[in-house]
Order: sequence, then C-alpha cells, then structure tokens
Amino acid sequence: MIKVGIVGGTGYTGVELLRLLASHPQVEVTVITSRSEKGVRVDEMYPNLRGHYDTLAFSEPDAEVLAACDAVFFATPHGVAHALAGDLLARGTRVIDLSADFRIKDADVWAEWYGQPHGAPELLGEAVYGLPEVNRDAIREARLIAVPGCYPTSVQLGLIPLLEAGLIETDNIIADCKSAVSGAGRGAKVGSLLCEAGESMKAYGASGHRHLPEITQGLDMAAGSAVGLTFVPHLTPMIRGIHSTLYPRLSGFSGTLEDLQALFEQRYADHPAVDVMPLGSHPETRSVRGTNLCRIALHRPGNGDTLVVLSVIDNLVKGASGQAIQNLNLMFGLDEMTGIGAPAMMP
Ligand SMILES: NC(=O)C1=CN([C@@H]2O[C@H](COP(=O)(O)OP(=O)(O)OC[C@H]3O[C@@H](n4cnc5c(N)ncnc54)[C@H](OP(=O)(O)O)[C@@H]3O)[C@@H](O)[C@H]2O)C=CC1
Ligand SMILES: CC(=O)N[C@@H](CCC(=O)OP(=O)(O)O)C(=O)O
Repeated sequence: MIKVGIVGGTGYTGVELLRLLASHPQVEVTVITSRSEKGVRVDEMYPNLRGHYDTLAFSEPDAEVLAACDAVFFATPHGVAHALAGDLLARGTRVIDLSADFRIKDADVWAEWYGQPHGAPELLGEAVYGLPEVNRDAIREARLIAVPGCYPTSVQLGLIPLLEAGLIETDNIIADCKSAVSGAGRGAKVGSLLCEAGESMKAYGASGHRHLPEITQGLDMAAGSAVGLTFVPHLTPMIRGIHSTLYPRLSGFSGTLEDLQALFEQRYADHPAVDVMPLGSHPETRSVRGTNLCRIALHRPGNGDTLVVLSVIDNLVKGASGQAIQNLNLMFGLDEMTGIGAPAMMP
C-alpha cells in the first residue's frame, strides 16, 4: 500500500481527497492534519466518511510524521507548501500540491498575482505542472507536482488541441467561465452565504484574476508563442462544477466542424479523463459531478470562423482532488484512473 498524508484535511479539497481515497485499492491515508481540529476523528467531522476511516484523526502538521509517508498532498492555502515541501522532498517523500504554490514557473509573476514573495523559488525548476493530458511522462518521474487550478484545467483542455494544431488566432481568445461556490473553499465568507450566492450570478475578477497567468502559461506552451486571453470568471449558485464557454476564432482553416471534432477525439483518445462528446452536445456540470472527467463539446455557429468550445468539470475532482490522485497514480506506476473512475450521480 502507498502511505499518504494530507495537510489541510478539513477543507473541501481535503475531504474530497478522503472521499475518493476511501475506495482507492492501493492507498492508505496514514496522516491528516488540521491545526484547528487537532484530535478530532475525521468521521466525527465528516459523517459521510463513517465506516471508512475508523481510527484516523486530525493532527498538527509535523514534518517528521509526514516524512514517514510515501507522498503528501497539500490541500492548504497558498504559501503553506512553500514552507514544507523542500523538507519533505529532502527526506524522500513525494509532494502533490493542490494550491497554486508551484504552478507558475516565474517566481516574480507568482509574487505579483498572489501578493506575497514566493517562498521556495529553488523548487520551481523541478516542479511538474500536473496536467496529465500534457505532461504525463514528466509526472511519472516527478517528485513535486503542482496540481492545476480548477478554471485553468477546464480552459486549457478546451483549447490545447486547437493551439497545438495552429488552427486559431492567438491574439484574443475569450474564456467565459462559471464556477460553483465550493470553489471559494470552506472558510466562512459573506459572499459564500446562501442568501448572497443563491438565486444570483455575478462576474468577479473581470479586470484580472490570479488564474490568468497560469492559464496563459499553459496556452503559450501549446501554441509555441504568446497567447492573449480575456478570462472572466463568474460565481453561480451551484455547489460543484465549472462550465467554461470558450470562443476561439479559426485562422487559415478550410476544413469542417467534423474535422475539428476528429482532431479533439484523436488528441484525447489516449486520455481517459477527457470525454469529447458527440457533435451537437451541450455538456452539463451535473454529468461530471463527483467524477474525474472533463467533458468537451464543439460548436461552429453559422459555419463561421468563431468556434464555441464547451468544457465542464467538477471543480473539486478533475479541478482539484481527483486530478491530484490521477497524478499520484501516475507517479506510483498505477493506471491513472485507479480509484477515480466512477460515473456521476444522476439526477
Ligand atoms: N475549492 C476548490 O474548488 C479548489 C481549491 N483549490 C486549492 O486547494 C487548496 C485548498 O482549498 P480548499 O480545500 O478549498 O481550502 P479550505 O480553505 O477549505 O481549507 C484549507 C485547509 O488548510 C488548512 N490550513 C490553513 N492554513 C494552514 C497552515 N498555515 N498550515 C497548515 N494547514 C493550514 C486548514 O486547516 P487548519 O486551519 O485547521 O489547519 C484547512 O484544512 C487551496 O490552495 C485552494 O486554492 C484548488 C482547486 C479547486
Ligand atoms: C468560486 C471561487 O472563488 N473560485 C476560486 C478559484 C478556485 C480555487 O480555489 O482556485 P485554485 O485552483 O487556484 O486553488 C477563485 O476564484 O479564487
């Protein structure tokens, strides 16, 4: 069994790791941390876990204890993994960080968007961006994984095939994205209250969201040149889910929508976490609820030059904890969908 630890087990991504790992055949969760809930059993705090973790209780983060694990997930706010990852790596423990600490390769860009100095620039060189659909081979060899953000996962997967093939204009792609409220984390905030977020929808971060540099870093790599992106996130009254509507403009392309469909199907044929839906489909967030899937559909209104790419994920699964486990599976030589292959609940 692979022994894993979770730092930050009381948040939504932490409890989602516990839910998914409860049915993983090769993993045992041996350590879980919380400073505020020290000593509390995980199934006391989260009754959905009763019968799955009979003795596991939250403890204070302790590098000595965590170093006894084969791998440690960080499900913590930005900056926490900076402080602990180097120590764990030096002791031979692999690190899978769900926060943004190692996603952006340029420490100065990270500091600008996250409003604090980068705490471990010396580790950026070896950190692998954990998007298996792009970096699968590197993930297999990695010791330190930066799990992509939720919006960045849905946007990049919807655009990468077109950018790699050089079929679209790269000066201004539009990404109109809608997120569920769980994306804001479990911490109490006025904006996450039912009476604030229910029966309402609002854009936020329209003049610049911290996921912009992460997304463009990945898009630039796929295109081989700088990509201009207008990214507008919205908060919607859902608990789980991200729906991204992307508007790339075709450039110098004389083929058909069927050709583009074939391009997407081929690009993701060997990637079980991406489902390219049949032409004419409109994927729903509820069809990926609880799953480690990104469902994508293509449209070409009026047979014009503007494509509409629809991309949906569960922000807590393919957008965070499921993708983190997909990375763990690859790092330990397992089938990448081990423990994260269940279908969504319907309705
Ligand atoms: N929610 C989402 O959809 C997604 C979230 N993420 C990222 O995953 C990370 C976790 O998110 P989420 O689960 O929503 O966060 P929450 O705010 O819900 O939980 C944060 C957890 O971290 C612990 N923690 C906080 N500060 C520290 C610290 N200084 N040292 C050790 N532990 C600490 C908290 O426990 P305690 O204070 O008791 O120690 C808590 O368990 C974040 O970086 C987030 O941006 C990524 C993708 C999607
Ligand atoms: C609805 C909401 O607030 N979403 C969060 C993004 C989700 C998240 O936690 O982002 P990371 O993947 O980078 O950790 C936000 O806009 O900041």
